[in-house]
Amino acid sequence: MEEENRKRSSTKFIQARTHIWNHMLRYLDSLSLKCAIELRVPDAIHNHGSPMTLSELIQALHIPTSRAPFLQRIMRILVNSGFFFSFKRNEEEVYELTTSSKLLIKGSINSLAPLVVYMSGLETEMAGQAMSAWIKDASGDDENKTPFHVAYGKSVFEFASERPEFNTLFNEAMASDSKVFMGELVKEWGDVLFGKLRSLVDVGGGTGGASSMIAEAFPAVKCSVLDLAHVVDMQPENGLVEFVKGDMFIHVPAADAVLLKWVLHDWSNDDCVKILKKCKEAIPNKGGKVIIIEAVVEHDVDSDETTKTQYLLDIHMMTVSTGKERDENEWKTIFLQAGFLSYKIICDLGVHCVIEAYP
Ligand SMILES: C[S@@+](CC[C@H](N)C(=O)[O-])C[C@H]1O[C@@H](n2cnc3c(N)ncnc32)[C@H](O)[C@@H]1O
Ligand SMILES: O=c1cc(-c2ccc(O)cc2)oc2c(O)c(O)ccc12
Repeated sequence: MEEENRKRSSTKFIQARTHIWNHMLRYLDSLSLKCAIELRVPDAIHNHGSPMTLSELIQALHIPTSRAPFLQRIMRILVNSGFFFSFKRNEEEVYELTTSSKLLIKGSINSLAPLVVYMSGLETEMAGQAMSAWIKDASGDDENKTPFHVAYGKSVFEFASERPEFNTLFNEAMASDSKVFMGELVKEWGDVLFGKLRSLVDVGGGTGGASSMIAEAFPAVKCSVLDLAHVVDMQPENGLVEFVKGDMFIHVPAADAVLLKWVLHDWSNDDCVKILKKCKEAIPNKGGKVIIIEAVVEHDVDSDETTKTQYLLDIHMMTVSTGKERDENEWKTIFLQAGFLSYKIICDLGVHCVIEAYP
């Protein structure tokens, strides 16, 4: 009996050690993925048109033959994480794309490669390294200060304005994620969300990527983008949407629907209420709606992966911005305080949901 108890506690102890090892090494999951994207492994397999052996892969990627064992080790962890399929052909490893790595082809129009390169980049990592110093910081009461400030002495946007390469990386990351997400949303939920509208204003719409996709799929909807003057000044006319300079805290142009995509997660609860009040003033009391695209943390509780990803995105937002990801109760409180009578979670597309708030 004693022997059995000893064995059981040793097993638990060893499992706990493995748990810690697994967790602390997890950053190498993202770095291995970033490495494969930078080497353009998904592009090479895609261009080959059929499963590729390791030697074909290193030839296509112009990697010296002597480095093949290193690439093989990177591929092994990525196969284990579901980014590639592999099988043996004549004793040699052969690799095939999975649905996930098809979304990581750099040259493809639907690619999340820029998002991975940004999210796993040195700058975001440095902000993450500063979290404990930031939490302990006595001047941490300054709600505009983030771990990114502790690491770099400035906000992510100030940093981006001084470093064109980082600025491009950041903008391409956001645009790539937006394009993939909006493509699916417009295809699957476009009729429900936008089908009956005559006009829509995309508040904080940035480069107008999201609203341009709506305008293309629904030409009857007159789409405009409201953003700050310095953002609007950078946007070329694209014939699909009208760019309007303004401040969402002051005035939102009238429309049947207001779109707020990845805007509210940048702001405090009080600021969200202020923004939503302005959006409410912009829409008709009958038939008008505010369409919010954000994470609703723990909404899809059955999916461990989705919930964990939302928690991680929340930590990412905490490190680089003053924002946060919210659960349904937090959203409900904000909508009611802003004077909306009801809301509905229309669809759940993995990490992000679409919520409609009604006046
Ligand atoms: C995180 S980005 C989201 C961009 C876009 N909605 C998307 O999904 O890619 C937030 C946007 O809000 C804009 N913004 C910030 N403050 C604003 C304000 N007071 N009025 C209007 N837009 C604002 C920023 O310039 C930026 O384009
Ligand atoms: O670093 C970020 C990342 C995001 C982001 C990335 C992917 C999504 O699907 C949603 C949001 O948003 C940010 C943001 O709004 C901000 O003000 C600063 C940084 C980031």
